[in-house]
Amino acid sequence: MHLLNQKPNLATLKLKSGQAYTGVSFGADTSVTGEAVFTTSLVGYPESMTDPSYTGQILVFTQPLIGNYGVPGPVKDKFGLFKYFESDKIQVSGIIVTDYAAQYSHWTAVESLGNWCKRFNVPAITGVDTRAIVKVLREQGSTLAHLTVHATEEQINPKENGFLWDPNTENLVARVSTPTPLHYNPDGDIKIAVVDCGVKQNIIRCLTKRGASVTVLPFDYDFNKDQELYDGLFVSNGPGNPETCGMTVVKHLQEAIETFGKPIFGICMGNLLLGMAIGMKVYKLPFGNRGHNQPALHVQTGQCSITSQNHGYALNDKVMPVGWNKLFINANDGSNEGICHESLPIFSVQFHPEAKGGPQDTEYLFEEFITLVRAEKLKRMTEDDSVVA
Ligand SMILES: NC(=O)CC[C@H](N)C(=O)O
Repeated sequence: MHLLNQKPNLATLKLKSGQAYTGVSFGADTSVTGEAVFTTSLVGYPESMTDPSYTGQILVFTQPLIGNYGVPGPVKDKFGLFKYFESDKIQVSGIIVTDYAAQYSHWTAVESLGNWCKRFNVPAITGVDTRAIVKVLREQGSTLAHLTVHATEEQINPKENGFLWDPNTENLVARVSTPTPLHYNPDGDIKIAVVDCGVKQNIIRCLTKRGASVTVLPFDYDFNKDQELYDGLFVSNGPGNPETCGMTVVKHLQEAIETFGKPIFGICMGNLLLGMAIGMKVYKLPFGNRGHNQPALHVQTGQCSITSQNHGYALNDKVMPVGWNKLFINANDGSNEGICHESLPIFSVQFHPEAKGGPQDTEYLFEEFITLVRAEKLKRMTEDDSVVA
């Protein structure tokens, strides 16, 4: 009875530009600052919220009804990877939804979205007009914001301007990257090194389920000193501004492009970092591309794939470095969606072919990468044999 009579806490999203939206808190009783961004994805909130690329961001869902299928447990697959999460915790700083479904139903669910947020100390608001918020974010771009939880209307002071943390000024990759190497599927026939800028679990699974053995390395580890151990190199997704994650990783990639001679594949942050390594410039998109319905055009074939995306930065591809081509472009805004080398087996994409959640139309890129890694390995083995003979 007591609980039923208790008044719910209020929560307010206040943008740096002054707009404030007050609703009801359904997550942790805590306040945060971060960058407010929006996603157009209809499903996959457990995957999106645990994606390390969202570190430092307050996520606004355009899908009005969120929480109706609850949250699954931390179940692992045969490789020891989370089946339903992209990392071991909630990575977003907070979430904003129009209509939170406290009643949930799904065979994998073990708790409500609100309960999950509380356990990970993540604040959440419902009962605000996310259409109005997204209109503002589309017009003025991703914006720094406060998300405050308070007991009464009187406690909000929309005029007050407290400290606003800008996550893009920090090396967020260092926060989410593994501190020590991790190994998955050790018996695989080919060995892939992953530069971990905040790698999603399903990316590792897309490699291991195709038979690869995967070593996840700290983002600033110099894999060049172990080049002979690996048949391929993968550069992962990750949070924040690629320019704040340090030039160390870019230098390592430059050396790898010059000397590794084996296939290299990058996704999202991986595309940005590889681009930087070949001298391309990165810029911030006004409001980013986040959602599961982003069209990417393959430059050579003209084929359009619907892709899953979550990025705020892009490569300026107006002039491509000598020897490099555009691989995909975004059919909505023309931004770069990937690059490839003319003759070396190196390519990367800005979207997420592992797509959790989202359309799996471009998962074939993992197939292409793994096939390339195997073919190159076979070629090396045959060459070695002919030298011996
Ligand atoms: N998903 C990602 O890897 C995102 C890359 C980068 N943090 C961006 O926002 O553009």
